Amino acid sequence: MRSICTYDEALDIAIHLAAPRRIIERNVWTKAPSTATLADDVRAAIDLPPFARAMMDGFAVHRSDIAGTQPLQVVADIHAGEQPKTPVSPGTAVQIRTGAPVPENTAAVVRKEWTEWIDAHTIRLLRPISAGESIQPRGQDTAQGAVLLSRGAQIDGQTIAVLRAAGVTSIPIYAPVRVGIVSTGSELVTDPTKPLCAAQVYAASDAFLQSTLEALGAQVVDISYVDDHPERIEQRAARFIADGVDYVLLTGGASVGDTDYATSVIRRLCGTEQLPIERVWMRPGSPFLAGRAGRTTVFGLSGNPAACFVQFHVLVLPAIRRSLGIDAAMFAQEAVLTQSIRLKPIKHVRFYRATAGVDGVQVRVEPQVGQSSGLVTGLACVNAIIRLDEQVYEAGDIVPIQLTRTTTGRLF
Ligand SMILES: Nc1nc2c(c(=O)[nH]1)N[C@H]1C(S)=C(S)[C@@H](COP(=O)(O)OP(=O)(O)OC[C@H]3O[C@@H](n4cnc5c(N)ncnc54)[C@H](O)[C@@H]3O)O[C@H]1N2
Ligand code: MOO
Repeated sequence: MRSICTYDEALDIAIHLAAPRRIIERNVWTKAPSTATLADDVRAAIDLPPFARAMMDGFAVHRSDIAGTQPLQVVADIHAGEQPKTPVSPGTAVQIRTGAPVPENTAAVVRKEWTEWIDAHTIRLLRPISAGESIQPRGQDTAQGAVLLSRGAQIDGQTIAVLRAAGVTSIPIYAPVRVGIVSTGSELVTDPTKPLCAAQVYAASDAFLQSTLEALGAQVVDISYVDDHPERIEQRAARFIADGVDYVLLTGGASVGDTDYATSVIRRLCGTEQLPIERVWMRPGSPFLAGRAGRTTVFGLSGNPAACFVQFHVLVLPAIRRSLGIDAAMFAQEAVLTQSIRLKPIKHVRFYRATAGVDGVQVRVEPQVGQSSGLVTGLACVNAIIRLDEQVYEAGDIVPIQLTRTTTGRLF
């Protein structure tokens, strides 16, 4: 007998089965991760900016000269990267470039457009300026020791720029999970130069898993293609487990046909008569399996690309996100439904593939016309999954959605 559970029960179990988080150090100067989650607070190593600097090309002037139009003798010239040697004093100015440290006693930097040369060594201000004008004080952005980024922050191009500017070298991140994919099906073709023979299809679901996982910062060790043969499927999955991967994702053969071997194979790998999840009251994607083989979490997904897509987002990704240090509630966003929906009275939760977008101040979500799990091409424009627990929905109703094309699955 197969154990069967509700989607919410399955979600809890899947998260519970998540491979444990590991923390590693990464040098943001040599091997900055393109995406990761910070495992601890990180503090600024320096004051930023590290010195008071000019924000405009122009002249550094003394407090006694900011209001006047009297001639000022230009006594020095500083470029970015140079340390000023001559302080400003009443009646003098120092020519300065954007980014250069301001000389001692500078009250303001007057941009060059607001000055004129009287002769080769003397300028005049064309208008009075305020104290502090065009000077960025030392430490205005952050002070040494201040928390720059908190635990849980996403590492990406923006945060790497922050870390580098503030002189941080090494950061603690949650280690990328390592995943092995076993794609099963005697009908699958992986060489696009070969025309399909009768009864064959091109393998696609495994590529969806690989690309999506890599975009999340996971490492896909390999995709192993194998025909519908129980020993060979088990052997391939066992190889990944022996290699110590965090997750094995097995696609295809998850259902109840006599050549669907995923259930028996995963039961054997996990050393159990019954897996914590063997079927879920959800559509698409009811044939879904989950277990733990040693330190590896094993998920069995449908081979159908659309069912595999939904299962991945609603059950696999929450577990993988947990391992990657991303704590994000599922279906926490809401959107306005653009069309009415009528569903059959069955106990399955329905997950509709959809396109969400911001329309004025509202997030609106449009379900795809075809929801059969045999349809693949619609995935090109799907960016959300709608959770449907009722039978009847009207256009304008508010429905829970899960975004599928952001790292965290959240809008903001
Ligand atoms: N008697 C029953 N039959 C089925 C049931 C059921 O409850 N009772 N469940 C149906 C549901 S729901 C689904 S979903 C599928 C699940 O199928 P499997 O997980 O066993 O997957 P396969 O049979 O291997 O493949 C399904 C479909 O997808 C194609 N496929 C497989 N792998 C790939 C791939 N990597 N890329 C692209 N396409 C792939 C495969 O050729 C099949 O057409 O079972 C129903 N049956
Ligand atoms: O998961 Mo199946 O695709 O519900 O039809």
